[in-house]
Amino acid sequence: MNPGSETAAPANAESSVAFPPDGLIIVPVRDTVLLPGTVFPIAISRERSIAAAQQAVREERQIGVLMQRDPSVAEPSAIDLHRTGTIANVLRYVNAPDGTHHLVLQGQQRFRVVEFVRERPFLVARVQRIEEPETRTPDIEARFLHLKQQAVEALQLLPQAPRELIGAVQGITAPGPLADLIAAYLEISADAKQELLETIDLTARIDKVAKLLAERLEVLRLTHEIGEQTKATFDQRQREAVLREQMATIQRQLGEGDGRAGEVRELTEKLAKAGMPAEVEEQARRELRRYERMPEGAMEAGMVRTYLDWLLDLPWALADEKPIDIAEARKILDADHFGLDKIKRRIIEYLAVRKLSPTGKAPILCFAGPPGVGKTSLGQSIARAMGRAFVRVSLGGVHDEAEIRGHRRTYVGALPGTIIQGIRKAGSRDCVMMLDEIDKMGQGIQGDPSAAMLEVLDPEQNSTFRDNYLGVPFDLSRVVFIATANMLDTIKGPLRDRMEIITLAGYTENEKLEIAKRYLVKRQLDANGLKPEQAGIDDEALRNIIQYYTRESGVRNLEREIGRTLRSVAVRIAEGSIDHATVHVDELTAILGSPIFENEVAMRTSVPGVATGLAWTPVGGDILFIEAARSPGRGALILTGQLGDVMRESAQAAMTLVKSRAASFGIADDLLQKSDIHVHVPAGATPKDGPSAGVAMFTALVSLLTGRTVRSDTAMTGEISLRGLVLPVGGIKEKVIAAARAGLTRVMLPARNKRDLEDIPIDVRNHLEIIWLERVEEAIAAALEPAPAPADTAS
Ligand SMILES: Nc1ncnc2c1ncn2[C@@H]1O[C@H](COP(=O)(O)OP(=O)(O)OP(=O)(O)O)[C@@H](O)[C@H]1O
Repeated sequence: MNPGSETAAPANAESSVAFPPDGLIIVPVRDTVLLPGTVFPIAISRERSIAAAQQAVREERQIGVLMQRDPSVAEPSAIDLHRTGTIANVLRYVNAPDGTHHLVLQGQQRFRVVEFVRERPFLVARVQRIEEPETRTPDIEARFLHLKQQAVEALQLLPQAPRELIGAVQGITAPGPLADLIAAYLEISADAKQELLETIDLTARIDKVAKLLAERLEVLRLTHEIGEQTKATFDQRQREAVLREQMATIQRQLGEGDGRAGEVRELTEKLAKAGMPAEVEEQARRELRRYERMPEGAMEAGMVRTYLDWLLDLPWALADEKPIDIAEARKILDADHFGLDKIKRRIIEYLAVRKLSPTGKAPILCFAGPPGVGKTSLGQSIARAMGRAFVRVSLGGVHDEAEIRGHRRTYVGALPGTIIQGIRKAGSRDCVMMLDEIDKMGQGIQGDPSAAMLEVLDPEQNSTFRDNYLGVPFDLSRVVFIATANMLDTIKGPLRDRMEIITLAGYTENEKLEIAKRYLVKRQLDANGLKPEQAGIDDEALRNIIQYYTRESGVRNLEREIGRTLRSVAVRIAEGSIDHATVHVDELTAILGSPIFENEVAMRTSVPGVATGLAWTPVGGDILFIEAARSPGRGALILTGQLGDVMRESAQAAMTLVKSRAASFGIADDLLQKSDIHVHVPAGATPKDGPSAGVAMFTALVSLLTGRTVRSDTAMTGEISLRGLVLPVGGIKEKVIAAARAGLTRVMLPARNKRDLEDIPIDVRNHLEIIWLERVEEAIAAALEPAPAPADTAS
């Protein structure tokens, strides 16, 4: 990395780290609290923090800032950190010539740690974002106005406070952000700030800040009185400005650089070449003249210069569009991706339509599916096929319109929004822009970002897209937008209507094997400096990695494990102990450790009362265990595991059904009356809902009460009715693939889902026995092992 540079992609970065969908990179800090809505520079020196910052910058992720409880701890681990912190955008990452690393952070939102998921190479936590409370009672309103008044008075008494700050404070319309902004500027201890960060309730927060501010105001008023008396000495800043101006003149006369004049000349030349529309050019010239006249060292000069840089760096001019070569595009798509035939066909159609009508209204494609199934890489291939630059803009966690559209220049630390930033990064106005995680865009108190997105995507409006920071229109009509999403139901109606959804469901074991053989192994050989003749992994070993070391719909972890395996060969070659090697299955444990997902189902279902269900999640299908246990009691039903209302009701229905059929399963009446039944669905941190676990709940209950275990090779899904019918459910394809992935060989599905059979990939169908259920009794007959003799009804 070039010292002294600002960078977006550090060269010495480590390989990617996997995150849970709500995972956040954590940077611990000492004695500092970053509050939402403020911009704050921090210096980082710890190895983990640097790795964290670099990963965040490289992947354009947000980070979570958490303060250490004790600043003297050198390598804080999870227990040394406060649990509440602030999610921040990294505005800038600077690696200074003296080797120090600095981050400029913009606090976005409070969060609470749910759990830390890893400590190395840096801390990653699953977090819960905390929304600002939105209630505005007259009581809160009154406190808010009072606080604002106090703040403006305090700022007026502070000679060094930037004028913009007063404007910023006056412009704030919500109490929470105001309290946070004031707290950030108050000289109070970090612990006091942490306390404010942890105070979510608006009234309490405003009161605390108002009290602190009142104390400060008192001191300021006194200082001001004293200051008035000694005003003569107070014009220090003016003197400095004059001296600086003189110094610049002297430097010019000594021939040591020609100060602003040279800079302005350079900017003027750049402006002439920028190819701006007339209105924009006029604005740029106006700002340039203003800049020229500003005294050296004036604070505003820096801001105007940054603005000019933005205007001049944007790709206003349009290069000639290269015609799309459809045959070549097909080749590129095939070369980059295995399978996905339907999707490739749709992309080719899309490209063909664009070729015939380059400026016509094309639909916006949205790739929806679990992580690691190739959404991003399909986007990259489309860009390659069209001969265009590719840029990713992450919309995950964006909940403020200003993040899309930029902040007005009057704000401290204002910048253009993500769209214009993306355009600058792409360096071309006819790029392919991937709008990542469009489903994770939230709505905050500061305007609705999806309304701004609608404008970006609307061909009628996007030729004059107005970013608040730029203040001039920018033509986005030539950008090819592609969106990605994990979960479709959180995308707002109008936004969803504008897009054509293309679903990627996840890969079967055989598809993964092919992808690994044809793409991932080659890519990882390259990445680790190995030649194909030096190292390889045989098919059986690859299959083993897929089955026992990863459980995912996509291939991201698979690629990482392949990388790890090949690196172990690279080490042996580098040491000189061998010159080539093919990794076999029996070496995997030595390289990757013991299998992670072996025989989980068999282990869990070895006692009566546990059934294997199938769930649909935004990251693909997954298996889930329904556990039932019995204790002496009076017939109560206890439900735990963060179940939603529908799932609770379905458990109650299952219980009623068991009671009504107790005799036919040989369950003694008094057993039910004298027992409390507890149904638990583990993985408690993930909320679960939906009716589709009905059959599994029923089966788990019957298994518990009859003492017959559930077969460990069988998974099930289906809703139940009180009359014992099995009703159809959604997500059959994903669920069945998940069952196969977990090594199960039988699945029980609602008979009324037979029409979904053709969606299930043929190689999965061939390996699974499918049992179609009309009634719940059939589930019991097919899933429970015979009763042990003599009948034992203990839980
Ligand atoms: N069908 C495929 N053929 C070849 N490689 C694939 C295929 N599907 C995925 N990959 C590879 O898997 C890796 C992960 O894919 P990618 O980053 O595109 O996933 P994604 O769906 O965009 O995930 P996320 O939602 O997490 O961003 C990439 O290296 C990609 O090239």
